[in-house]
Amino acid sequence: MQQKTIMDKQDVSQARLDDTPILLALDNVSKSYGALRVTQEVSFSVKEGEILGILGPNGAGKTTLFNLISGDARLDSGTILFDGGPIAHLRPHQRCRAGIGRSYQIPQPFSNMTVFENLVTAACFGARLPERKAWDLAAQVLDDTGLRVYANKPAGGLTLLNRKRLELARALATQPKLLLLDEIAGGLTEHEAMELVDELRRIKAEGTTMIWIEHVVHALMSIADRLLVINFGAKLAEGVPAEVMSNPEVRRVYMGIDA
Ligand SMILES: Nc1ncnc2c1ncn2[C@@H]1O[C@H](COP(=O)(O)OP(=O)(O)OP(=O)(O)O)[C@@H](O)[C@H]1O
Repeated sequence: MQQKTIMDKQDVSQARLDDTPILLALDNVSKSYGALRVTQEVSFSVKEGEILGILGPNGAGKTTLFNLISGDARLDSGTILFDGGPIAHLRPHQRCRAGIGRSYQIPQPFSNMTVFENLVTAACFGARLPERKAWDLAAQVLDDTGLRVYANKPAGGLTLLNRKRLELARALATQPKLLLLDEIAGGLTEHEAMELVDELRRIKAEGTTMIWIEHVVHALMSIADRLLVINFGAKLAEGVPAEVMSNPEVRRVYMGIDA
């Protein structure tokens, strides 16, 4: 019965997304490092306002997909369309200014700058806001992400949890249309993970599209509209969360459960 309720909610959510324009589309994207085929002919799309969750075993090629979307890595073949146009030729800062914001699995703040300065920098150079507006946005993001108390602290001195918060905050301060989140719930307590999910719900309600790579499956399941499972660089499954998580191949590969 519980299962049925989850499916019903997902059906409604799916129907709502059906007429929605596609924001990001990857078509047959491949990437190798030497002989290692890290991304193998991967195709998927994300609609405006949708949250796509990405799952897969360690080393499956999830972060590489983000690198190809954000421009941190160059694809070998295939196409990536964002907001109606090709982006593979754009450099990372150009993709950021086009509306792609991301967090990194290993936080990458400007360590010697304060938390506030990190956010102002993101707002000035990512969102291209003039200084006064950048300050206002940075102050807003500080409040939204619970970082106000650390505003004047050097980013390098933050705990891991707060550096992860700052990763999300810096991405938000670029005012992204598409937010790429790489394992931001890892290491959080249950309570903190659910607080994060609430924060992501709020961001979604403002119209931001998201792709979230996460091993904390129940957090991902509680918010994702669809899931994509990657294994050995290739797409293993894609669909509404309950369907994907009951797929025998996904259970075998990702959870080690034989169907
Ligand atoms: N720049 C690189 N040069 C060489 N190999 C790389 C490079 N980047 C990633 N790889 C390799 O590609 C594979 C996929 O890495 P990736 O970080 O995309 O996996 P992942 O699914 O995100 O893993 P995890 O869940 O552990 O973060 C790994 O074997 C990794 O060592």
